[in-house]
Amino acid sequence: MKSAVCDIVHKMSDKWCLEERAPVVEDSAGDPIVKDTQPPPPVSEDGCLSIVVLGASGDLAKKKTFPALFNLYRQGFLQSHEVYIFGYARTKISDDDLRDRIRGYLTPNKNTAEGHTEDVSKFLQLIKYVCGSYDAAEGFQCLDKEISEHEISRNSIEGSSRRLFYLALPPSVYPPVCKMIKTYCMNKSDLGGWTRIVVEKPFGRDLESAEHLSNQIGELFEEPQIYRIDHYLGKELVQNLLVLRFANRFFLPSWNRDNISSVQIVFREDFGTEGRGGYFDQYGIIRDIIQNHLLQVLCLVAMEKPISLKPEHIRDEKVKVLQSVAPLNDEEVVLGQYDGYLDDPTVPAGSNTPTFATMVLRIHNERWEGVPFVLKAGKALESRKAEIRIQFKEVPGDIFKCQKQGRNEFVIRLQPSEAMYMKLTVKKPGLEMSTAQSELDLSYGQRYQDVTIPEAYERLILDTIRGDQQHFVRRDELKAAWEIFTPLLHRIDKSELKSVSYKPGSRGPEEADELLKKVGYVQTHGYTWIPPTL
Ligand SMILES: NC(=O)C1=CN([C@@H]2O[C@H](COP(=O)(O)OP(=O)(O)OC[C@H]3O[C@@H](n4cnc5c(N)ncnc54)[C@H](OP(=O)(O)O)[C@@H]3O)[C@@H](O)[C@H]2O)C=CC1
Ligand SMILES: O=C1O[C@H](COP(=O)(O)O)[C@@H](O)[C@H](O)[C@H]1O
Repeated sequence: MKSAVCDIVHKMSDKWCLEERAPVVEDSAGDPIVKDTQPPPPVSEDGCLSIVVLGASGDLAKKKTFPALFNLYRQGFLQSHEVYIFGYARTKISDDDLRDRIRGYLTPNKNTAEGHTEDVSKFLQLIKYVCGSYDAAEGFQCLDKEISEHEISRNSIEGSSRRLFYLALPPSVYPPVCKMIKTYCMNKSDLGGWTRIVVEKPFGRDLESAEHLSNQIGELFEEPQIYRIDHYLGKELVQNLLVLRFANRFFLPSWNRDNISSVQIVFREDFGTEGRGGYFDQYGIIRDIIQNHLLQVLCLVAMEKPISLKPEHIRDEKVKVLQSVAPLNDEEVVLGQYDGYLDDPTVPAGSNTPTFATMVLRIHNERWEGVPFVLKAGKALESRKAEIRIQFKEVPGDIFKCQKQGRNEFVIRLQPSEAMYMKLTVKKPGLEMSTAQSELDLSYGQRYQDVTIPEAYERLILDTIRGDQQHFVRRDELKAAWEIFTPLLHRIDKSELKSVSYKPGSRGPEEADELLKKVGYVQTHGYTWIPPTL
């Protein structure tokens, strides 16, 4: 065996962990011996930890960030003897006001209701609020002072502490905030501690603005310090994709253009912009959902097998897929806007911003040439769901004359009711020899009854603390993603491509279904998968 540092995946306390092993060298007989002298770890993953939520007064902070931190705390991933949480924003409120704002969002889940109220009180005591602006020294000096006091109170040696800054803020303020953090709030010296920043989407509006933002932040922080979060990468069934594809023999030979006729990645919401139309209108559904969430899922569905599970190996493969996507064809894009969207007083009159889009991405490589990847996302539709639908080609030389009933489909339901099911043809049970559509169904709610599936933000925040960037978007990935959509977005911004209207509560514009048919999708009739109930 060659001398090497091996990453292994092993099972420990029911959790799959990536573990770095000691270097392996060979003895004279060629047997491996494990060296007991290891280089010190480059960064600390334990010790005094300060988590700063910037934009603590906002929507994301109260609905997602603080609840995720609470759940990590409840599960023991954040220990009260080492962690302290700081909220930072301009709004003038007290510590208790902030605690009161978030208390109602710290809800128990089905397996951890016991002791909930007490845990909420203890958790809230770990939170302090600092008020300040995003571009002036004073607030950040004050923040640094508070963090340092916490570190001193935990007997942390200066420079050995961990500082995590979560920017739950509009991207327009990322540059000044990063500048302030860099100037006033960094971990003081290089004694194993670290400073990391988490930035939310939308990261830019197009290629140019994203690159500009990346340059601004890149001048202040190194790439390993920057965590570009896309919460879809934290969803259970998205995290399952690599295991599914590369740990199951029967998927390996069938996952390609020889067998698959189309792939759909779909996001539907059954509510509109709900008073946030003004914010949404600056972005639209492509920037809000498709360029990030759905494209990330596409990468994991389409990428080649990485050399290992190391974050850089995985992200290298994702970049290759993105760079293989051909320019979008206007003929394969349908844009929609739901009736009533323009009634929102915060939406500019006559806005062309799409609240729905279906588009076909073509991956120009050996595995996928000719297979349409249809990305579809819409607000104010008939249901809320996100799924990946892989339709297989027809069986050649069909002797059962069953093709009319529908093709094989493999569906990965990301939400709600996480599941994977395979639509297949079986003999209809009974005396007659006839065929019927049925399914092999792995519904998580039924199969894993004792497991609480963690919230995406919970996992991803834990990853940032552990320094694992696998599920975060690397700079070159982001650039490649914007390269795909920027020409289209610019044409939409100039109203060269128009949104057609659709009825709220519908499937979206009929043109989208027609496009799907045109690219070869065959709808199954007379069969619907129903999530099993317990
Ligand atoms: N909300 C959600 O569900 C999701 C949000 N995101 C992203 O997360 C980030 C935060 O989102 P969200 O919490 O909804 O945003 P908010 O609009 O609630 O803004 C968060 C905080 O930022 C401050 N702020 C708002 N507008 C400005 C401004 N123009 N200039 C300076 N500060 C401002 C406010 O704090 P104060 O005035 O007190 O300083 C506000 O409380 C955004 O990038 C968003 O795109 C991503 C996914 C989902
Ligand atoms: O990022 C966003 O995602 C939410 C949907 O997230 P989900 O986890 O509930 O699927 C969407 O409502 C919002 O517009 C968008 O910014």
